[in-house]
Amino acid sequence: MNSIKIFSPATVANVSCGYDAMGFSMEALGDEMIFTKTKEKSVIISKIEGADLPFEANKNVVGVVAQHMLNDSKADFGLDIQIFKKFKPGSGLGSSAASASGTAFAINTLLNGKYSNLELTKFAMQGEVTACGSAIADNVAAAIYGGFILVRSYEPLDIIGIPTPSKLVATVIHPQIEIKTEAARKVVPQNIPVKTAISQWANVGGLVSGLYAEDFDLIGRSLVDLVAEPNRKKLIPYFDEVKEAAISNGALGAGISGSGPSIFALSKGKQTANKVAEAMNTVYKNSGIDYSIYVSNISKAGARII
Ligand SMILES: Nc1ncnc2c1ncn2[C@@H]1O[C@H](COP(=O)(O)OP(=O)(O)O)[C@@H](O)[C@H]1O
Ligand SMILES: N[C@@H](CCOP(=O)(O)O)C(=O)O
Repeated sequence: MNSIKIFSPATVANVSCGYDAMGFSMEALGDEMIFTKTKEKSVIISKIEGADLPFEANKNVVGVVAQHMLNDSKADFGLDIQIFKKFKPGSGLGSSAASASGTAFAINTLLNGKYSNLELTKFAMQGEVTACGSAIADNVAAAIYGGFILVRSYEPLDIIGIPTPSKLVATVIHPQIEIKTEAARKVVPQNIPVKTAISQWANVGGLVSGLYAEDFDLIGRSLVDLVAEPNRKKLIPYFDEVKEAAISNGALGAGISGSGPSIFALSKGKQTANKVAEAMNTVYKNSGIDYSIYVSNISKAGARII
């Protein structure tokens, strides 16, 4: 195989209680990229559509991940890469992660599946270092494994795939303002009281159990974030109003998607998810802020060939 076109999903990281430790992938939204082998052993980004991003390989997460993988595998080829961004960087929907994970997946396919998903996650995390200064795994693992994931440990890296109830549907509103993950990480406290930590890890346990048992009430009760949300929500216009509108219209729970500005809600069934989308729309429609709303199943697959 000399050329491959792939889709890599948008992802919702944290899922309220799981800061840096949980994420899920969206079915309805993601980036596309085309990777073509070249004789010259270099990485060239020849096209970027849909976002204003660097073409220099060492500044674009795609180039960074590609170079790491070509070096590590001692590949006898280089790459020409075309990037088609379908949602904006700084969205809180894992834009850099979609690029990084899609690159890891595509190159692995061109290398005939040399690497495991865990190894691909490690390569993709190098892209996250370029994007936000931290080797976070929640978005990239969700984009590679698909469905819900738990980063049980960073050192050593241990990723657990968690079953996704098929009735669970995400609604996401993306106000078109950019919040850089790197900046949003600085407002999260480095130390928290044990009392707060107890609530937070208890909710992660509740969320994981709820997903396994398809216990939608438990999922909803567990979508609580006492660590990042109270500090980050001030960066997001109408956050409290959107969350309240989502929950009062039937959502199981709602919170900040990744580092924001997107806000996600989870609902049981598409009908409720659509109602939640309408309620979110009502909050934003006269705000003067441009925004997009997505209603999406949770993708059970990660990055894939299209
Ligand atoms: N291929 C890429 N896709 C998205 N962002 C990229 C890419 N390459 C580099 N970046 C940089 O990463 C940053 C966006 O990442 P981040 O702040 O984590 O937002 P997001 O939540 O959308 O991933 C921007 O500074 C952007 O220029
Ligand atoms: N756990 C990270 C996730 C960042 O997600 P992004 O989609 O905003 O890049 C964090 O909360 O900082």
